[in-house]
Amino acid sequence: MCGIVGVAGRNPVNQIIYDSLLLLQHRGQDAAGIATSYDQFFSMYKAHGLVRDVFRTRNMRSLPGNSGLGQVRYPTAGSSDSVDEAQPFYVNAPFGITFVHNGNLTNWRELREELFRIDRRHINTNSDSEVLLNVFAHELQMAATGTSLDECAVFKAVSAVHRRVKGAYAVIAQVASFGMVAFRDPYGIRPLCLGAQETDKGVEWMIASESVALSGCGFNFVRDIAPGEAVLIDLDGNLSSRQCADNPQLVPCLFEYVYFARPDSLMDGVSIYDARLGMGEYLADNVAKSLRLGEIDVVMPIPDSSRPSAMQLAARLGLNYREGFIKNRYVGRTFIMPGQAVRKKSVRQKLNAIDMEFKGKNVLLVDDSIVRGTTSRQIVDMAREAGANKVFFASAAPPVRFPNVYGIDMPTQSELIAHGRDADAVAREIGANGLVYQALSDLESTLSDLNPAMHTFESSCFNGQYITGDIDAGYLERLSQTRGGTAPTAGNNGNENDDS
Ligand SMILES: O=P(O)(O)OC[C@H]1O[C@H](OP(=O)(O)OP(=O)(O)O)[C@H](O)[C@@H]1O
Ligand SMILES: NC(=O)CC[C@H](N)C(=O)O
Ligand SMILES: [Mg+2]
Repeated sequence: MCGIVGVAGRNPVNQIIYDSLLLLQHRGQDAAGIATSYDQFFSMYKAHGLVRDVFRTRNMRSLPGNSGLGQVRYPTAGSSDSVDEAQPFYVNAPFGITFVHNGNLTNWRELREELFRIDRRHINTNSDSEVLLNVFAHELQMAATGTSLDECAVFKAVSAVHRRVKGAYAVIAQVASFGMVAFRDPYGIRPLCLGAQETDKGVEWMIASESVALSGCGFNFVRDIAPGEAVLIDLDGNLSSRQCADNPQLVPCLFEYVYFARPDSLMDGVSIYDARLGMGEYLADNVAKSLRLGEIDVVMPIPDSSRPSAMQLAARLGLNYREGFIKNRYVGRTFIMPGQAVRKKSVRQKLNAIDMEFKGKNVLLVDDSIVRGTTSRQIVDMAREAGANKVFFASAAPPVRFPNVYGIDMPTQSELIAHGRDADAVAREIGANGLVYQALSDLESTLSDLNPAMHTFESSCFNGQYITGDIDAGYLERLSQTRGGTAPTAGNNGNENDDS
């Protein structure tokens, strides 16, 4: 679940892009990169690591120009080791394009083959994003007449991308000496929004994965970019947009609301914070049906993402809410770390129990989700070591039972703790005295309650139904073989150690 940002400004944008990437850091911790545009030249710097570690003063100085884009990466294709797969990507023809992508394509293998055989384009990494860039570049080449490019050609190229590409994609691209283009897949699986700020030199635009990047950098939220829509900002700052998909339909990823997005973001008309409060309300009702409330002394969140849900659940049930686990603010999000060994070790480094909150008490621990069970297994142990009597667990998301193919790195069914297990079996597995999951219909209702226009969701990891219609058992089997277990190591130049 990467974070992407683009700024078409009136002043140098390197610092704004850096600041916005810091605000999107929770979406990707593996690599970061920025590409700016000055005159007819692009400057680019990308490397492994967190934003604050990647960019030194000398790197920032090497990024001149009033427009640019950036990305923080959480790999779902290729490997986490290859800096060649970090973003932005660049191609020199046609015109010169830099490009950032959030999401994951499901037909990138076929496209890579097609690009080589028919379009005569070579892809030099195992990143689906490089494939997507080359499809866009090829379609731009086809749509442009003569040597020049115009608005119509850009929108035509995006329409052609929608017809060829399957999967999830939110994209921002800069076309040299022309402007910035952003588009979202026809289901809007991954988020993308637009902001603006007035300056004495004219309006500046920002496009970003989450609205927190806009508000944190002083931009006003203008609107979400619609599923299938493309937005174009020319070199004078004029903005135009067009619907480029035949049958656009909002089908956003539920996991953005459960876990990925920051609570202070607004996404497709829904406040993430409000959504998580709502999840806590529905979950409270389920807890009331499934557990004996009189037995629960205290409700506790598993920091960070479950806090709003846990708080609201406790309020609705009239139970005490206490913070029993303290998070080390210098350890990142464990779920998006590459490899199970590092994820497991990091839970203990990240969370520590305050014994006095547990001694002799029956506690209800609330998390936003249980995926591999890495967190919940250790947290239940820690609660018992801290002296808890009974430890109950509640998850604001339903059981995660199916792989994700749209930008969340969970490629194998067997790695999911709820695969083949009901709630009681998962409770035994994590060592809890009882476990309550959110119902999928309640999670969906939480969001529809807040935005009635939102009624269909990308819920595949909960129900196995993949909206793009191209995922079958064979696809999932191959995905599991190629990306299952530990994250694959660097595989450039045709190494088949990649994803499907
Ligand atoms: O069952 P698992 O495989 O452990 O995955 C689920 C856990 O991972 C996430 O936390 P994370 O530490 O990534 O981030 P957070 O601080 O935002 O909660 C999520 O919030 C759950 O706590
Ligand atoms: N999570 C994402 O958005 C990943 C983007 C792209 N598929 C990559 O692996 O780099
Ligand atoms: Mg968590």
